[in-house]
Amino acid sequence: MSAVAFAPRVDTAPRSALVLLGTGVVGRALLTLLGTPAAASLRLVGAANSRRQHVLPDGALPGDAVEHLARSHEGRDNGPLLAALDAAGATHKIVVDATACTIEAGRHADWLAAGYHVVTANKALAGGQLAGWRALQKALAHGAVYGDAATVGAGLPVLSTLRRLRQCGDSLLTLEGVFSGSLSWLFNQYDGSRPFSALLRDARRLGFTEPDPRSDLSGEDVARKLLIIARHAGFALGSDEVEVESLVPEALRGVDTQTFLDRLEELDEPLRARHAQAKANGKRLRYLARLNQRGRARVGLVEVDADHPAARLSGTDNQFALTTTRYHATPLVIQGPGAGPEITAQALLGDILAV
Ligand SMILES: NC(=O)C1=CN([C@@H]2O[C@H](COP(=O)(O)OP(=O)(O)OC[C@H]3O[C@@H](n4cnc5c(N)ncnc54)[C@H](O)[C@@H]3O)[C@@H](O)[C@H]2O)C=CC1
Ligand SMILES: N[C@@H](CC=O)C(=O)O
Repeated sequence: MSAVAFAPRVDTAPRSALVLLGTGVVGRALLTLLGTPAAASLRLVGAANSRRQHVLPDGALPGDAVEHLARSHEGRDNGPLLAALDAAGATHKIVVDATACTIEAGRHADWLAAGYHVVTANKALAGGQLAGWRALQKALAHGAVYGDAATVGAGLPVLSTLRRLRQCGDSLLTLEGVFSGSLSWLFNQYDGSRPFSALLRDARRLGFTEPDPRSDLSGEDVARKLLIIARHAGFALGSDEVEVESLVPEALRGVDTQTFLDRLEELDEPLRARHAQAKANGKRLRYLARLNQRGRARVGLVEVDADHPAARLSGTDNQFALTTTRYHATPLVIQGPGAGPEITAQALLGDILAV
């Protein structure tokens, strides 16, 4: 019997093709994960930062994307990146948004409606204006997937849990907790011995803060997360309906990011005084988010007792206490690290693989 030689089937079409917007701390951590066996079914076809982009040649390693980008002369235009997704012949085409850019977030709904899946760490659409949230819900009716795990708790299973509860007919009644990894880290450490500004510089260096740390200190980032959760739970809350306490002194609100970073010491005295007052009252400072049953939402700095659940957090821990119609005697609590490039990138990878 003669042997029949079968040529091995060379299947160059990946299951999923991706473009990555944002190669900051989260984007770079994702590029590292894309080089691991867990991501073998994925092909990165393009990457962009705020100024440049590059369509990657076939066979380029994800880990080399930043170098390709550094040598690229191509300015920003999403058209060629989407064209590269179309040309990859993949079953799934995915735009990964690891920026904090409101303009890119404003495009998510259009991409979904055009059949691209979107996986995002960027909260600006779902946690922004209510009209944006509604546009997103409408676009999702076209069937593309919106991977949003990284937008709340840096991937802690908050939104997935809430969706599951709602599917079972359960409803969120109240919500309370610590929704910011950087503010958790800062207030878990701050005891008055080191200036607050020095701790904030460390939090920024460790990749916990937003690109402009005022987004954290102003309460804006916490408010966005509260809005995302509340809207998933069926509360049609507008962004102006959250009462927000800002920790940014008035004089630092209107300046550019670099000037703010140069003047961080101006945060020290007001926070030293708040801390001393809390200590005199036998309390701890924690930045809490709260939503009550009537839909009243507030985020701000609160003096809590030493045995308050938020007083017992450590590191970047987030804590989400959900009281629902069925979890009503005691709340369902989801707790764990809530900021950091590696866990956030893992949340993005998990959503990419789920597509
Ligand atoms: N750092 C963390 O622990 C977490 C961050 N996130 C979110 O991840 C996103 C990224 O955060 P980081 O990596 O920490 O910020 P980063 O400042 O380190 O990186 C942002 C990147 O986006 C790029 N960029 C800005 N506008 C762009 C545009 N129009 N097109 C393409 N690229 C653009 C910048 O050039 C930069 O590469 C933010 O939305 C943040 O809220 C979410 C959960 C946790
Ligand atoms: N800057 C954010 C990062 C995650 O969203 C935070 O501190 O929680």
